Amino acid sequence: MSSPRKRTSEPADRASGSPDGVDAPAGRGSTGVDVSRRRFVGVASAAGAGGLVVGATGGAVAFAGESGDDGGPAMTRLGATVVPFHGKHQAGITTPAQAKAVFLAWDLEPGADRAAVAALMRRWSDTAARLTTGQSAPGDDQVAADAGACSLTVTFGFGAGLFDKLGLAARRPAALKPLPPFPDDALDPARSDGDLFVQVCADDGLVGFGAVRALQKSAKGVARIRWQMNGFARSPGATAKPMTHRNLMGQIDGSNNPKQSDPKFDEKVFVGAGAEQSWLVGGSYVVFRRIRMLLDSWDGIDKAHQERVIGRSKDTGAPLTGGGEHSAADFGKRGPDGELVITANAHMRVAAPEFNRGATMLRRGYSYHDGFGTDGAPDAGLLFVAWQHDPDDGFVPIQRKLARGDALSPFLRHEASAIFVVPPGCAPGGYVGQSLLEG
Ligand SMILES: C=CC1=C(C)c2cc3[nH]c(cc4nc(cc5[nH]c(cc1n2)c(C)c5CCC(=O)O)C(CCC(=O)O)=C4C)c(C)c3C=C
Ligand SMILES: [Fe+2]
Repeated sequence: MSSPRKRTSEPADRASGSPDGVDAPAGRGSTGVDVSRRRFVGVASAAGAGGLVVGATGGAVAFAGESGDDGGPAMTRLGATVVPFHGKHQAGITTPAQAKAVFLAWDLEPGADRAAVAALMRRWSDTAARLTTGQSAPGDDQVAADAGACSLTVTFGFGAGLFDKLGLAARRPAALKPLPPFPDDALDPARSDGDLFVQVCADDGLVGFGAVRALQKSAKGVARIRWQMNGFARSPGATAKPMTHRNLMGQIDGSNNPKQSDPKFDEKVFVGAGAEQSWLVGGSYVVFRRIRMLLDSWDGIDKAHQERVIGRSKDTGAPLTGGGEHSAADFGKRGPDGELVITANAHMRVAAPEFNRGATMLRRGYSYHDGFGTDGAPDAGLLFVAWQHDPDDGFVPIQRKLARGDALSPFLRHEASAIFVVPPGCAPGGYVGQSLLEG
C-alpha cells in the first residue's frame, strides 16, 4: 500500500487580487505534513472569526488566525477567505476569478409582481450575505458544513423582460436592449436571455452548490431556472507563482484586461454618476456568451500558427513584437519579410481598444466542458463574461468587428447569448435592486 500523500506547498491564498484572472499570490510553505491530519479553518464571520477578507475590489484587508479548530495547523487559508457581499459595487465583478462558477438565468413565474420580486431580491441578498461570510442559510442541508466562505461571491442581474413584466419599462436603461445578431451566431434560444441572472463563484464546489441550492429554494413561486451553465478556472495555488489563467486552447487569456490601477477603470466598467437612470449608478452591464471552441480544428494547426491567430506567444503570453506578457504591443512592427508581425486579423489587434475607439470591457470568463459528442469532439469552450459601463462602448463594437473575420473566429461557435443590467451593490440591511424595485 502506498504511503499517504504529502503536500509540499500550501494552496495560494487570495491575499491580493487582480481583476484579470490572475491567481492571488501564494502563501507558500513547505511543511510535508500528512494531509489527512490537517484541518480546514472554518470561519463563522469575517469580522469575528479571523478570516482573510478580500475587498470587493480584490485587495486583502485583514487576516488573522491560521490554526485549525483543534489548535493544529490549518491545511490552507483558502477556505477562510471572505469576499464581502456588501459594498458600492456587487462582488464577483472585480474579484479575482475563483476556481468554480455557476451561471443561472431565471424567468419570472406568471403573475410574479414587483412586490414578489422585491421580496425575492431581499431573500437572495440576505442569503448571499450570510453564505459569503461562511454562515449557513435558513433550511441549510449542511452541504457546505465544515468549509469556510471559500471566496464565495453571488452577483445578481436583471434582463430586459423583467422591466416589462413588472411595469418598469420607464426605468429600463436604454442600453439594456437585445444584442444585435452577429454573422455566424448559432444561438440556442433555450440557453439564452432570461429575466434574472445569478453568477455564483467560489473556490470550492460544495460551497458553490450550497449557495445555488439555497437561492433556488427561496425562488420557488417567483422565478424558475431557464438555463444553468457551470464553469471552472485555475484553483488558487495550482501554479508555482501567480499567473494569468489559461483557457482550453492553452492560451494565457486576460493579459490585457483593464487594470484597477488604470485611471479610467471605474469609468469603463461601472455606470457613472451622470447615468440616465439614477438607480443604476455604481452598477454595470454583463454580456454572457457560451462560446464553443472547435478544439479538434485548433489542434490541427501548429503552435506558430496558433500564436499568429492571437498575436501573442503561447508560452509567455507576450505580444509577438517582443517583451513580456504585459509589454505593450507594437502594432506597426514589420518582420524581415515586410509583413506585420501582429497580423491584420490577429485576435488581439482586432479586439484592442486602440482600434475600437477605446471600447473596453473587463473579461472574466470561465472554461466549460460538457462531455464529448458522438463524433468524439469535446463540447468545451469559454463561458465568456464581460463587464462594462455600456455594451455599445464594450462588447458590441468589438464583437461586430471580430465576427467579420478575425483569425480566431473559424475556431469558435457562439452557442448562447444574454445581456443583463447589474445593479450596484447594497449596504447591510438593504438588498440588491432596491433602488429600482422600491424607487
Ligand atoms: C467581443 C469580445 C471578445 C470575445 C467574444 C472574445 C473571445 C475570445 N478570446 C479568446 C482569447 C483571447 N482573447 C485575448 C484578448 C482579447 N479578447 C478581447 C475580446 C474578446 N475575446 C479583447 C478586448 C482582448 C484584449 C485585446 C488587447 O487589448 O490586447 C487574448 C490575448 C490575451 C489577453 O489580452 O487576454 C486571448 C488569448 C478566446 C479563446 C475567445 C473565445 C472563446
Ligand atoms: Fe479574446
